[in-house]
Amino acid sequence: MKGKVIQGKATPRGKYPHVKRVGDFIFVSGTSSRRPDNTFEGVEVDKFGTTTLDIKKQTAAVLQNINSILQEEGASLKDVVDVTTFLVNMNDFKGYNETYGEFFDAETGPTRTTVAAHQLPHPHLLIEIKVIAYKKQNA
Ligand SMILES: O=C(O)C/C=C/C(=O)C(=O)O
Repeated sequence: MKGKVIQGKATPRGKYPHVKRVGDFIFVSGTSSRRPDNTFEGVEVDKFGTTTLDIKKQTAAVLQNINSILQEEGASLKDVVDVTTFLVNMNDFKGYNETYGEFFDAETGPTRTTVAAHQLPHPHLLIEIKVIAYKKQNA
């Protein structure tokens, strides 16, 4: 059961893989909107240092990042069976929830749990998501 650190994706910030397959189940580590160059989708800082954080852009980028990680295991967001979301502020729930609904629906989509976390590993992060997917090996 070897985990994969995927070249070309945002490097994990510690000693853990992006993804680990265990039989037909695929576990994806907590993922943010961080780009491979360590900048963030959904973050704008103007010349005065004023920072604008966009929950919708961050949510979409997180889910797209997870999709591309799953592709390394021959899977996609369609195969996700469970989602855990960490928001820094529940006031972002509405924007997060709206964008989430562009990716999943209740009938075919995964189970989901959303919690507020005091902080995430970078002050610009509003959201982090981890998922479990199910995709038969060699299918
Ligand atoms: O990779 C990121 O940008 C944010 C996620 C980090 C973690 O979940 C972690 O370091 O454990």
